Amino acid sequence: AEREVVVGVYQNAPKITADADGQPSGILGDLLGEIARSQQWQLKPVQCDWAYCLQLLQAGEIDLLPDVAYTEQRALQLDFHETPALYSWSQLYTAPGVSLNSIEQLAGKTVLVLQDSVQQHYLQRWSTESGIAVQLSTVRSMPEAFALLSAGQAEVVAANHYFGQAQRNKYNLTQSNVIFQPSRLFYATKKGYNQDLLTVIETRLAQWQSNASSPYYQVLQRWGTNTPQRQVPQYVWLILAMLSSLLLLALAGAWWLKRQVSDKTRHLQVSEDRLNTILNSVDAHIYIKDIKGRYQYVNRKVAQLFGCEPAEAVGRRDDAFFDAASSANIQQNDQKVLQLGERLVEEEYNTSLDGEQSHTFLSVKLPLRDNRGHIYALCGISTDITELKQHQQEIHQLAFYDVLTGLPNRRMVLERLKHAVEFKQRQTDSAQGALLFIDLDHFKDLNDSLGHAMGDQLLQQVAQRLQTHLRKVDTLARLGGDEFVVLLTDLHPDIELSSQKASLIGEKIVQLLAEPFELQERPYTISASVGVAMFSDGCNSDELLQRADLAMYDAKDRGRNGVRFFNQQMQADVSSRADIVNGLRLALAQQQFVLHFQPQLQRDAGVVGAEVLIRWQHPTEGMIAPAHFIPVAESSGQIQAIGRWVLQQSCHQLAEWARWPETANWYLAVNISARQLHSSGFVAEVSKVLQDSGARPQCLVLEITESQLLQDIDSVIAKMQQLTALGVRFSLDDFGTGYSSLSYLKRLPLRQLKIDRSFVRDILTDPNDKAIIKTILALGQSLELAVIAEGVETDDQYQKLLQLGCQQFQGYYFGKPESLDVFMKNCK
Ligand SMILES: Nc1nc2c(ncn2[C@@H]2O[C@@H]3COP(=O)(O)O[C@H]4[C@@H](O)[C@H](n5cnc6c(=O)[nH]c(N)nc65)O[C@@H]4COP(=O)(O)O[C@H]3[C@H]2O)c(=O)[nH]1
Repeated sequence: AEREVVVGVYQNAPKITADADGQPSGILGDLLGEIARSQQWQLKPVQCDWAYCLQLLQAGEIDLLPDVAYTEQRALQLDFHETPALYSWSQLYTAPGVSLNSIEQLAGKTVLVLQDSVQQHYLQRWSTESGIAVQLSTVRSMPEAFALLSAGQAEVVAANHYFGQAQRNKYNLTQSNVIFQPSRLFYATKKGYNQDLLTVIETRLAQWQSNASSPYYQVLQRWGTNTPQRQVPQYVWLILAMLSSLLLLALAGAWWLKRQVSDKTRHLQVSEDRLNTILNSVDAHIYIKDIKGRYQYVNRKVAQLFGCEPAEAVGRRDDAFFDAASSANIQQNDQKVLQLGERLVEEEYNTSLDGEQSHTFLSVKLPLRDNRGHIYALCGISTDITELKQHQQEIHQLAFYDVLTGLPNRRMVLERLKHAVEFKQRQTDSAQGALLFIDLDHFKDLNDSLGHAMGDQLLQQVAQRLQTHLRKVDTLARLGGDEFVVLLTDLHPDIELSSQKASLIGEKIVQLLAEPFELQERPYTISASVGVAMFSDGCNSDELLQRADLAMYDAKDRGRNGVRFFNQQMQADVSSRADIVNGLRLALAQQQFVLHFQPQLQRDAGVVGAEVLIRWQHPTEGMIAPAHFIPVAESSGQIQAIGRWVLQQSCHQLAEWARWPETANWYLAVNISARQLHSSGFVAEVSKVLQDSGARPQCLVLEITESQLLQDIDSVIAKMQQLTALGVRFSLDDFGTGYSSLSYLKRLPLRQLKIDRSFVRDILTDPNDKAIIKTILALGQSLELAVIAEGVETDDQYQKLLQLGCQQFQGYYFGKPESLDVFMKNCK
């Protein structure tokens, strides 16, 4: 049976067209006719325009379509035989008057193309990839396109060269030399259908193309294409293909590059924006300077500091923004980075050009290197640490300076002292040093009387006065309260000379502070005691301070308002005092105290009583006199317990004496310390002891000294009155040595004045002492007080006292302080 083959036919002479009967004609039509005849196929032509033909083929409406250029796209839907039926290429044809030498000149022109043709697809892709806008206008057939072009409706038409060659003269068109897209033309079938047709066509074409007298070449001749398909030499095709590929590649490359560049540019811009946002929002000054110190980049923070826009800073150097000293320093740091190529971290103190603003920066600078490692710039990050520095300064000020006077404080001077001492110990031949300890005399009285605000004012004035008179190298510091020290570190290496100098400075300080100050617009006079300790071998700073302190106390002990140098005796005193304090702790518990009794006599009556005097029977040191331990016990507070014990023992003794007629009226004079007298429970304590012992209060005489009355006199008087009410008597010891005032003497419920033994001692030789004794006796008479003279050692003294009218006596002349047994024996 005949094979019916439905063939699509469209107008594209000379390749394909329909003859008068509608049968396929043209090169490919005739060729198909020849094959059909040889195969007894019955061709059923379907007239269609190109695009429609393609649609019909894809839809399976037609079996075979001639003149289909191979493309990969089409190969997805269509099947092709292997040997091309024809080789062709595309060419551009122009309307009269339009010239075209290169494909780029298509820009802005309207180009007619056959719808769904390879030309349309090629030019569309080229336009997109090259970025050259071409207006493509599609037509249904090539004759239509040529007609439109010749009618001036368009400027260019893209056609396969077979059609163009054959028709251009008819339409009066010009063939440009722009050729493109070499293509191979085939008969095509719908994918998967009519493979048999293609097999036959392939066989025929392969046979015929290798035979010059075959129907293939006859058909070609018939259609005026004398040029057999291979007439265009192979190499032209190759070149054309290469050129075209190259062009495509170049265009694709250009397009790709352009895209890359624009992508990169866009990315760069995004990155730069992002980076700028970060750089401008961080709290640091970030900049880049070239090797000549010119800013290449500054972030917003730097621009704010410079008071300009970031762009305005670029190209300028630091001397445009900072004063000369600052910019010189910055430049020096920059050079270190640029020349040594090292990272630098430095504090920079920069002052603005007008000198009005100063900031401290912590700057980190690093070199920037190119690919070859050459430094071409530096990058700096500077953080403003001005506030931090101020805080540090404040903290330092608080930690090392005294708030009231602004002087270095204890901590600072001790640190300096430590360094100075250590330095001196390392370099023994270096300058000598000394520490002067200054304490204001009776500063507490000022505080108590005028208040702390006045006290503070005085301390400030003292600090100021001392500071203005001391040299810069000397450290004046306030230790606290009214204590100041001066550290001298550059004295002459010779110890003699340096001690003289330190002494002079100490004296000068005493003099300076003795001059009146002004408080509440009134002159105020104060004095100071100064202790001096010279740097010496093996003495550390703490010991030195202690030594100066001891010396100062010694100056106080010696009447204040003077200078004392530390000596080893002071040290010995201190350690012996420590021994005493420790020993006293055990003494009471271990019953190491004993009482001695010294007789007191009444003129014409003999012994009337005794003074009780304590002794310390030390287990190793032997008998210790009260002068050695009573003052220590006073200052250590141990006197209270000791005093209570003395009182208890005395009262027991009185109670014991009360049992015997010859001693029943004897009294005992007991020394009362200041601490005892001022303690709040003193009255209760005495009355309890009296009660417990059963002693008669009238026989108890409490000896107090004038100095104990200086403080809190009203309360002392009240206590004395309460005890007097019980019957207890009071005697004022050491009378005449202090500054008794008649006014309070009258208010005190005293029974007796005791003439100090220093007056008695010289009564025969010193008319003054004699006059004093006379006065005391007269005073006693007028105040109705008994007067007893103590320290009577000789008969001459006794006679003189009798002569002056003294009635009562105590002294070695009558009897030394002895144990109770000895005392009692002596009295018999
Ligand atoms: N050169 C000389 N000295 C004479 C003579 N007659 C007496 N004395 C000494 O003079 C001191 C008199 O005691 P005081 O002035 O109360 O001075 C006492 C008193 O202030 C204190 N004291 C003694 N016992 C006690 C006590 O139990 N309690 C308190 N708080 N102090 C006491 O110790 C001080 C010294 O006492 P003592 O060493 O016993 O020294 C005694 C005594 O031995 C004399 O003719 N020539």
